[in-house]
Amino acid sequence: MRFTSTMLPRLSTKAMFKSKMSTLQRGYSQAYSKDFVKLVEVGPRDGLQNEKTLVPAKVKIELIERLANNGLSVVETTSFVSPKWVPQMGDNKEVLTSIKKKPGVFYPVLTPNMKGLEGAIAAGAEEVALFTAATESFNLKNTNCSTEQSLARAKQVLQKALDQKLRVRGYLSCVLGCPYEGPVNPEKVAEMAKELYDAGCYEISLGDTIGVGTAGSMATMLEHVLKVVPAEAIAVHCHDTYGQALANILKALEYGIRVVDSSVAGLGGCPYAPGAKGNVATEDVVYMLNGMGLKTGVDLDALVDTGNWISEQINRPTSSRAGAALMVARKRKMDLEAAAKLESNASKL
Ligand SMILES: CC(C)(COP(=O)([O-])OP(=O)([O-])OC[C@H]1O[C@@H](n2cnc3c(N)ncnc32)[C@H](O)[C@@H]1OP(=O)([O-])[O-])[C@@H](O)C(=O)NCCC(=O)NCCSC(=O)C[C@@](C)(O)CC(=O)[O-]
Repeated sequence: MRFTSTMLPRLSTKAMFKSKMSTLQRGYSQAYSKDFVKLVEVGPRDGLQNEKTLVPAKVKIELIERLANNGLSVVETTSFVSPKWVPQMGDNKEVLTSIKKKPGVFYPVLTPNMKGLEGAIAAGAEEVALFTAATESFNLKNTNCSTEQSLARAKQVLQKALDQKLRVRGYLSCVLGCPYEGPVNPEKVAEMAKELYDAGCYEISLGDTIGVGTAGSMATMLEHVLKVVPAEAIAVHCHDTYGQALANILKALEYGIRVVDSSVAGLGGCPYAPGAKGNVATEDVVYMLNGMGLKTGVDLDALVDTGNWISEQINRPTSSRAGAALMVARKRKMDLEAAAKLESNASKL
């Protein structure tokens, strides 16, 4: 069955949202289209930040370049956070200044505060991502400040970034559950998403940081958020701890969301969200979207190679179900072709 716009619930349009900012100022990268899903690849940052063994910068650089060559139009590159808090991202400057940037591809970096923003600008960042969470405890654990302080800090960074003509994305974590506080009120999520949107973020990524959400809780949360922020400005960021990520993304698509964060090979987890598994694997999302007739611009075969390559580099099996299955199918096809060739050569003798 193909996915058609008539299957979507009635959507609010951008025109319904009174905003001081034009679409251009917010930096939308392409016209919102029902048939195209923009994937934000977060593997090099969200994926690798949790790795205990330091991954060499040259591996990160190759990973980012491969992902851009595979057709990903947004590759989150690194984060300018404190290296005392997240040592794995301590090579942020080297990584961001060394990658060969592909025209048309965006390379956002995470910036928690002014120091991070200044570092990112000095290293040539053109897009930054701010982050805050819907719960007090997660903000305290992740960024050492209250929710109020976190929002105030984010707005300060955002203003300076906009003054410097940078594109600014906003992350809101724990939208479907918090590792420290449990269930999260969807009204609080909507209120905070609106604050980030009104402040000037061109896109708000709603993070199910610990992957506890279900299609039901995703629907309830989106019902609240979409009353105050247009679907065009919302992304979903689903971790796969409970194996619900694809179902939750499918639900978000039904609500008109067309931006999905994902991580090649399903890498990752947040260091301040104990037990959280990686993001949904990019290969799995592309496989699902291909099957629904939705376009992503990503070459799935090439992406599977990248997923396989990075898994070898960090010495762990891929967490992508589609990636693993496609590797098996590929090997089986090669074995069959080799056997057929042998048989044909033998028959010529
Ligand atoms: C926000 C802070 C810095 C506050 O941390 P703090 O300790 O309160 O910061 P501070 O301002 O008191 O500074 C302490 C020291 O850190 C330095 N410092 C301060 N800032 C920076 C910086 N930007 N870059 C480099 N160094 C920095 C600063 O210079 C000082 O150095 P010292 O004088 O002790 O030598 C800290 O809590 C932090 O870095 N937190 C980041 C944690 C993190 O990266 N978490 C993972 C990303 S969020 C995530 O993964 C979720 C997401 C986005 O994927 C979505 C989802 O899944 O929900």
